[in-house]
Amino acid sequence: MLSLYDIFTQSPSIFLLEGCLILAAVSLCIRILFNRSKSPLNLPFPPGPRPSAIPFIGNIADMPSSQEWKTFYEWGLAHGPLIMVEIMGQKMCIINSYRVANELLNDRSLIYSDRPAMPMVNDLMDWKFNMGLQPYGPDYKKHRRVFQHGFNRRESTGYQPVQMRENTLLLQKLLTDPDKYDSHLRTTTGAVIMMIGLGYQITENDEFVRIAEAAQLAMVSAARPGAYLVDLLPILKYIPEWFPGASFQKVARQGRELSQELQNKPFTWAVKQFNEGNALPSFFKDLMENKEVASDDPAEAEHIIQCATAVMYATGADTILASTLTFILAMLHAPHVQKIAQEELDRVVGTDRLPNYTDQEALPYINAIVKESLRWELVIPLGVPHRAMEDDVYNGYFIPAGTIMIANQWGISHDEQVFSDPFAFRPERFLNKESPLPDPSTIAFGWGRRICPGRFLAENSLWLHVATILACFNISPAIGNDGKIVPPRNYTSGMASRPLPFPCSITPRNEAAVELVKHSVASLPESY
Ligand code: HEM
Repeated sequence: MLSLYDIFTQSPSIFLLEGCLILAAVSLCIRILFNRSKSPLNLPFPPGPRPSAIPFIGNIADMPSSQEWKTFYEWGLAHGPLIMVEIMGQKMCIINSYRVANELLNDRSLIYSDRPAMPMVNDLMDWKFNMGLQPYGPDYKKHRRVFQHGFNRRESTGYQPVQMRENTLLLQKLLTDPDKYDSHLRTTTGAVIMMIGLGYQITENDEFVRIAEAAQLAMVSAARPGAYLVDLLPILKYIPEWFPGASFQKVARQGRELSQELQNKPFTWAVKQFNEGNALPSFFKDLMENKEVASDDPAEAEHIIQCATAVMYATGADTILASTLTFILAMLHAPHVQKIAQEELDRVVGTDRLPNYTDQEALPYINAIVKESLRWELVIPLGVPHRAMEDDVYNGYFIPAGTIMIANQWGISHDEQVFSDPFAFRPERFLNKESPLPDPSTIAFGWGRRICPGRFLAENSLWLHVATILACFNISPAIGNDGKIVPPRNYTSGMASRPLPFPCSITPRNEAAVELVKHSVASLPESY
């Protein structure tokens, strides 16, 4: 994939886009001049790295091509908690502080709830169905309402039986084939989301799961801020695929095909089940029976339900998977943590049953591990970009309407002023209830009116994985030729990030744990 940086530093094909660029440059000049003249009262813009002396380029050369959150964090150390950069006339604010993110994105959410247009993903790859990328307005609010309805705190507890069943099956797989822990977790998170979302029971190498994963991967890769020139020069979206240098159109076409499969195939299956009276309880079934939650117009309601179920299973599984993988990686970096956790589990729950949600209050250390896993590495390190809908002034700085607002959630979670020793995995920091530390769930799940509506469901899944895996298994470094392998904290780039595959050894704690898993699986009802 070409990043903006690549296009301007490496790719000769850029010259072949000349025709379109001339057109685009004219509109850009107007936009830049307009932007420049728009700082009322001569207020300064927020500070940031010095832009290029070459007109229009702005900070393109400064933009990293991967792991942007780390560079943005460094910029924060150099320039302060609120930074502004400009790329071809598009202003972008990067927030590196919890206080500033709260004051802007939460307290002023009336101004900062919009999304950037993102022509690559929304128009070319046909992801407009995803309310997470829609502009703030009446349509978006309808889509958001169905999520609030299906995944508020109370409704999310209703899904716990599905989470517990699939989790028990996960423990069995970890027992019989621990080396494939990554693939087992993937199956489990997929199974949970498909059952909760659509009432669909996945099978081995499931087609719907494959579609969801491929579509989501294509989307998050394309949605990185500045990944495609067309996001800054929307006119480029009209260039045909055969045009020399327009390789982004091929990427877009492949993404579009996946998006359409994602929207249509599972929904068609679910509607058939529903019409035949065979639908299992799910988010989809509940909405089909209560269409007025989505809209008074049944056709519009059905469209919104179709979009919501596609969003749910495109975004839900991968994020929960990534946060659980982070927890496993953390156990290799902080071995003492699992000892303390296992001592707590044995003392509170005992060894003859699995921990369940009724134990949550009594397991403060497990709860602290969940919080620390959400803080230590971020599933969505830069959040999802917001956009200023009006001009604003903050701490004497001018933020013009149209500015893209990026909360560097990774940077905020590693702010030394807030979290001491931020790169260490230390659940203890969350044990003191009086502590003024921010709860990482108020960072990892985003901000204001766009805060993640699936957060209760996600936290429930992560909690169960942490509590039950630690109750039954020891997680330790795999042994290589040179002894123990403690894998580095290497994460993928993109809007969503997860650890790169790493070896690890997952073994039952003792014979009692083996029996507990076997007994728990045997006690499960045969099917849903
Ligand atoms: C650990 C798991 C998860 C993490 C870390 C996470 C994180 C996020 C973040 C950072 C945002 C952007 C918020 C903002 O704009 O400020 C978001 C939005 C969203 N998430 Fe999640 N999420 C997770 C799981 C889920 C699940 C399980 C679902 C589905 C049930 C879900 C559905 C959504 C939707 C629909 C949006 C768009 C919200 C909007 O634009 O109004 N997420 N999530």
